[in-house]
Amino acid sequence: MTTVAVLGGGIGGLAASYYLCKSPQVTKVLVLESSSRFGGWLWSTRRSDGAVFEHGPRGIRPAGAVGHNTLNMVDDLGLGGDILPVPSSHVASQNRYVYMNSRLHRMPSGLSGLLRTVPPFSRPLLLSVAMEMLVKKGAEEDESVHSFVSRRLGKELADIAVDSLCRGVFAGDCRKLSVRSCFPVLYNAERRRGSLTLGMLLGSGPSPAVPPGPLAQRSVTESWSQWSLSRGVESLPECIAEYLQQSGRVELHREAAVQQISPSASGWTIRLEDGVVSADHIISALPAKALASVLPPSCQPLIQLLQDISTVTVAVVNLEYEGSILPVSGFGHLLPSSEDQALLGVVYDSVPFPQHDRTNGRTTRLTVQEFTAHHYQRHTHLGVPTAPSWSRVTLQRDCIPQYYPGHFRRVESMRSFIRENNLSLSLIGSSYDGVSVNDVIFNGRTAVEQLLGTGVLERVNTGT
Ligand SMILES: Cc1cc2nc3c(=O)[nH]c(=O)nc-3n(C[C@H](O)[C@H](O)[C@H](O)COP(=O)(O)OP(=O)(O)OC[C@H]3O[C@@H](n4cnc5c(N)ncnc54)[C@H](O)[C@@H]3O)c2cc1C
Ligand SMILES: C=Cc1c2[nH]c(c1C)Cc1[nH]c(c(CCC(=O)O)c1C)Cc1[nH]c(c(C)c1CCC(=O)O)Cc1[nH]c(c(C)c1C=C)C2
Repeated sequence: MTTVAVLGGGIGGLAASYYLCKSPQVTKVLVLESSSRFGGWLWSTRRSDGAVFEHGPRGIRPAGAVGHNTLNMVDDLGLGGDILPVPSSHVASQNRYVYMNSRLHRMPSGLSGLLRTVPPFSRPLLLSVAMEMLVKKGAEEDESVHSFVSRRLGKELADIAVDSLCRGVFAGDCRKLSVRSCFPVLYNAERRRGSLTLGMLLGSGPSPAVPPGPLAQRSVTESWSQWSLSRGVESLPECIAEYLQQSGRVELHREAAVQQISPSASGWTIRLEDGVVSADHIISALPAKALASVLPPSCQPLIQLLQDISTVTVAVVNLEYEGSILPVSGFGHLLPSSEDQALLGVVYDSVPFPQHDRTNGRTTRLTVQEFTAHHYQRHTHLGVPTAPSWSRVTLQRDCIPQYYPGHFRRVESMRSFIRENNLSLSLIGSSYDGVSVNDVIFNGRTAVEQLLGTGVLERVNTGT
């Protein structure tokens, strides 16, 4: 293996380059990014008075193999000292709200939350959980998240909790999203244990083994629920780019939009605006539709499959208020689609990460996420009497891919086409195997390991 071209310099492309860089088998890595900066959706505004505002992800989960994998990378990059951990005992971890019937409801948590009837729900959640064990397995190979949860836990939980959750993670509609691709743990729990409750208690199948390094171990000991970085999450791609630059084997190109790729005798020819480059292998970390637009006509079946992956556009509205303006404390609130079609939720950024507030004087930072950027200031639902002292609206076009039922088959078909046509091409990034930062980093690593045939992750069964 000599030259690998990585298309796209979002966190997926940078993570893949980081893992490529660790292998002596790779002599050269070309990272081709169309915009003027690396990081893609990991995008932080840092004001000179110390305030930090996130326009993409704001907190990363430390748990599980994929969470440990990211923390191992953070440690290796020397960013451990910049970590801002949020322990699970913190109010931002304990309190999440849904806004329904014109008021905020704290989502039930802990045993007492399960035993009591907690509005907006009409019965104790423990009843739904206990009865779930008696529901027989579904027969379909995939279905919508809403249909799966209604069938197993009842319509009310699907309409309120799961509808909101899908808006808070995928900015999506649980009636259209695939349970198998969006919540594989739930899908596997039913497949393997016949029940979500038993799956939670006994484990729901194999999961990758990632030995936790010192930072990941610290996250377990201190029981973190999420983390950020002192200069915002964009520090992570910035630090990876610096690491790649220093390796001497990686060429990082900004403003290098890939226009066309064509298979050649020795690999690929890649056409850019100002020239042509060659590579033995391509790792595409582009959004699916962007990859579809640069593939040659000979790849038509793959192009069609890539074009079938929909995305959503989200408006992210960062607000800063003078003083403490929140009537409640917690992570934030979500709105089920029955309450508001356009507004998804509000994150109370100052609660988990007060370190990102302006250094002088008390302020409150909020982020409103919605499908449209209109009328945003009236929609915090928090009864804030004053106008924000600072705001910024960013329209994030096509930012979150939507995995609809049958997504796993489409992705399988793409990879079969690549194999059958002997294309030296790997597909990574949020379009295929998970949208979280952790998933995207982990899938970048898996693709590199598959390409180089080294260190293939050991599979262990978490079930007892
Ligand atoms: C508002 C928002 C909030 C989120 N919150 C969270 C969260 O709290 N936790 C979490 O884990 N995840 C969160 N996510 C999801 C996560 O941030 C993304 O799924 C992830 O960053 C996607 O990374 P990527 O590298 O696959 O794609 P991208 O970031 O889209 O990177 C793709 C790159 O390809 C480049 N590109 C496109 N076309 C070309 C071309 N022709 N040639 C060269 N380059 C090209 C783009 O400029 C871009 O830099 C959030 C996402 C958004 C939008
Ligand atoms: C309202 C819109 C959105 C908010 N965050 C996102 C959107 C679209 C994107 C997002 N949030 C999370 C992830 C990663 C999931 C993972 O597997 O790590 C992504 C892509 C984390 C998350 N945010 C909320 C929940 C319940 C989760 C799941 C994991 C966890 O428990 O941390 C809730 C939530 N998100 C938003 C709000 C306002 C909100 C409210 C409670 C914003």
